[in-house]
Formats: sequence, C-alpha cells, structure tokens
Amino acid sequence: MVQHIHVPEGGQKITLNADFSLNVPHHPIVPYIEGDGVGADITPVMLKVVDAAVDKAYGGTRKIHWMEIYAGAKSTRVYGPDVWLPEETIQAVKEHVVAIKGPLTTPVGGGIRSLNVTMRQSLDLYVCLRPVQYFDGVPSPVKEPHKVNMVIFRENSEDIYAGIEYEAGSDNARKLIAFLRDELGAKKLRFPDTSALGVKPVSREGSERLVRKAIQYAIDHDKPSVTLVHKGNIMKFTEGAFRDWGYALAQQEFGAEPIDGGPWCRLKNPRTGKLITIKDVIADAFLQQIILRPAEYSVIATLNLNGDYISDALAAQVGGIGIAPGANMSDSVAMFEATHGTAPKYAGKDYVNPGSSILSAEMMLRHMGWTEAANLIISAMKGAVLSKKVTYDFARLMDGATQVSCSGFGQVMIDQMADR
Ligand SMILES: NC(=O)C1=CN([C@@H]2O[C@H](COP(=O)(O)OP(=O)(O)OC[C@H]3O[C@@H](n4cnc5c(N)ncnc54)[C@H](OP(=O)(O)O)[C@@H]3O)[C@@H](O)[C@H]2O)C=CC1
Ligand SMILES: O=C(O)CCC(=O)C(=O)O
Ligand SMILES: [Mg+2]
Repeated sequence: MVQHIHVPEGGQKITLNADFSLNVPHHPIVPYIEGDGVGADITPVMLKVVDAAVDKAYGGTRKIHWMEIYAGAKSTRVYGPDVWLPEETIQAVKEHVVAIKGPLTTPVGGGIRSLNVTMRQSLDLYVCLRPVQYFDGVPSPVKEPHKVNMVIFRENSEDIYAGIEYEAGSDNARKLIAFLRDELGAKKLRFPDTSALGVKPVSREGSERLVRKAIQYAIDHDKPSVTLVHKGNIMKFTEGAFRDWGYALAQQEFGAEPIDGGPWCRLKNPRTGKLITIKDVIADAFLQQIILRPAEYSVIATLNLNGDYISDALAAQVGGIGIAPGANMSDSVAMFEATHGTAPKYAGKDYVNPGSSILSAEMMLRHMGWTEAANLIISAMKGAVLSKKVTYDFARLMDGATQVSCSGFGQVMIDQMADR
C-alpha cells in the first residue's frame, strides 16, 4: 500500500533472476526522484531525452513508465515538514530494482545528514561507479583530454561518510576523548576540549567487495589495469588495509601473480588472455598524475572520500561535472545519478547542463540491456557537442558556440536523434 506514490498503469516491474541478471519487460516501471535545486531543471529534460531515444530505437514498441518517488525538499511538501526521505521511497527503489535520481541538498555544518548517503547506506549500494570519458569537441582545461578514460569504483557504504561524528564540546566527544586517552593510550595527541571527532570505519568485507567489482569490470571490459588509490601511508589500518586487502583479493580470487616481488601484481584476463596490472598509488600523488599522465590509469578502486574528490577532479579534465554521470549499485539494485549536486545558484533558471543526468540515464539503459537506446543517447550527445549548441558551461570555453538553455540542449539532442 503506497501513500503518495502514483503507480503508473500499464507498466510492469523489472525483476531479478537468481544470478542478479534482470528481466526487463518492454514497458518497465522506473522510479525517479526529481531532486532539489537544479534537479527540477535537469530531471524533466532527462526524462524527455530518454523517452525520445527509446521511442526512436524501438519504433514505439518499448516505453518506460516513469514513477515519481520523493526525497528532499519535495518530499517535505508531499509528506509533511520533517519527512525528507519516506520509507516508501526506499521500498520503491528496492522493489523496482532500477531507479534514477536528481541531486539532493545537504546543509553544511548542521541540519540533516546527507539523504544521498542515507539512500546508499539503506539500500547497501556499495559501488559508486563513475565513468569518465571524453567527447570530441568538449572544451577542457588540459591539453590531451582524450587520454582521460577512467572508470571510478568508489566504495560507497563506509569510511568517514558513515556519519559517526561527535560535536566539539558535546558529552559524547568528551567521553570519546577520555576513552581514547585513558583506555587506548592515545596520549601523544593534542585533544583540547574544543575537539570534534569523526570515526572512519573501513572493513575487510567492504573493501573486498568493492575491489572484486572493479577487477571483474576490468575483465569484462578488457581494461589494462586496476589502480587502488589510498592514503595508506598515513591511515595505515584503514586506507593502508584497503590497499593490502585489495592486493590479497586479486591474488586469492583472480590468481594475480606479484610483479618483481610485489606489491604490484598481474593477472591474465580469462576472456581475452591479455594481462591486467593491479597497482596502487597514494591519493595525493594520484591527483597530480591524472593531470600529467592520465593514460596510465584505467579502472580506479578507492575509498569513499577519495572517490568523491577524484570524481569531480577527473570530471573537470573532460569538461566538468555538467557531463559526469554515475551509478550507485548493490548486487541487486542500481540507482543512477549525476556526479554533481544541486548547484543552488542556478536552480529554476533552465540554465545548467542536463548532460550528467542524461548520461546517467544512458548508463541505466545499458544496465537494462537497452543498448540501442543507450547508443542513440551517446551519438546524440556527440552530435550536440559537435554542433556547438551547448549550455553555458561549455559555451564559456568554446569558440563559436551558441549558448542554449538546459531544456534547449535536450531539444538539440532530440533533434540529433532524428538524423540517426
Ligand atoms: N549526489 C548528490 O545529490 C550530490 C549533492 N550535492 C549537494 O549539492 C549542494 C551544492 O553543492 P556544491 O558544492 O555547490 O556542488 P554542485 O555540484 O552542486 O555545484 C558546484 C558547481 O559545479 C558546476 N555544476 C554543477 N552542476 C552543473 C551542471 N548540471 N551543469 C554545469 N555545471 C554544473 C557549477 O559550476 P560554475 O559555478 O562554475 O558554473 C556549480 O556552481 C550541496 O548541498 C551538496 O551537498 C553535491 C554533490 C552530489
Ligand atoms: O550527499 C551529498 O550531499 C554530497 C555527496 C557527493 O558529493 C557525492 O556523492 O559525490
Ligand atoms: Mg561529490
């Protein structure tokens, strides 16, 4: 029994097989969250572009039945002032297996904790998958943006994002400081009473399941390497353990052999026979190497906070977070979303680039096995960029561009589909 969700008539649920593959009917119901801020601008454009691609690709025989579900500010308007994330929203995503969402606001300092993170944790969407690829013609601040071709596997359920934090001066902070000092011998540290504390949980299971997915992806997509990015020199038992557990898993589960005594190792791709190198790099060095030598990196596996920073930094190299898509995945559920946030200064202005959301939907279509529609979106995106009719973010860096609105860019993409 749903309270405020309107279940569309004529659609059917996507279901899961025992091996987690999907049964996708020709008329699937797909839940979506509009999102806060620019969510109200980009989400309708994304829906329209996806509908056009599906219609064109399948000649009207397939159609997504979109089902709006609520989170964030819109949820408080529909469900009541304090209901930011209704339980039926989580249930709907779980039951429908595939969903897409717009960005949701998280206040800085105080206020509610991130609804985005809460959804990932509630549904155990432990992989945040963010491909970073270059489209010809996109303006970029680097000289050779076409050399950036990476796929980020960001651990999405642990790390400092767990939200275990104690405010400076609170009883709990004082208790924890006393415990650290008196029971755990943390005497050398500076712990003035004004200290706030955060806890960074990183587990072996959490690290292994993420690295397993990253290596499997490299095998399935014929990638040359998987790089474990960490700050394990400083945070030895969390970030350092992530690296060590990653290498151990590569050897134990995928038969990787150490190179020159390790820790780098190499496995043979069982599909192609080619070698896949498993390597690691410390996060700060990584952030300069992706600018200086991006071609050396392919699949990236990293913890939650590193993955957050790396996502935006890499996106900038290929044109910015206006075209940076992503997915949050468990073994059974996938929820797609742009890398960027609510960009509040542009909210409601029909201004920003809807590309991130549209490319997230493209990932969703591919996940559903609707490859023809996904391909159509990619070719329409390429055509739109080459036509130089682009939103402000590209127009401000592109010679001879015609600036179009958010909805205008969606229309440019749909027009591109007509010629394909
Ligand atoms: N998954 C989610 O729902 C996420 C939510 N957030 C939340 O969003 C809120 C705002 O965060 P903020 O740090 O400002 O980050 P945002 O990603 O919202 O925006 C930062 C800047 O990125 C550029 N940008 C963002 N979206 C687009 C787009 N669609 N097209 C073109 N450019 C874009 C703009 O740059 P310019 O100024 O140069 O034009 C914008 O000012 C916060 O509450 C944060 O917690 C943040 C990230 C992810
Ligand atoms: O949840 C948020 O508000 C921010 C999350 C974020 O930046 C991300 O997941 O990339
Ligand atoms: Mg982020």
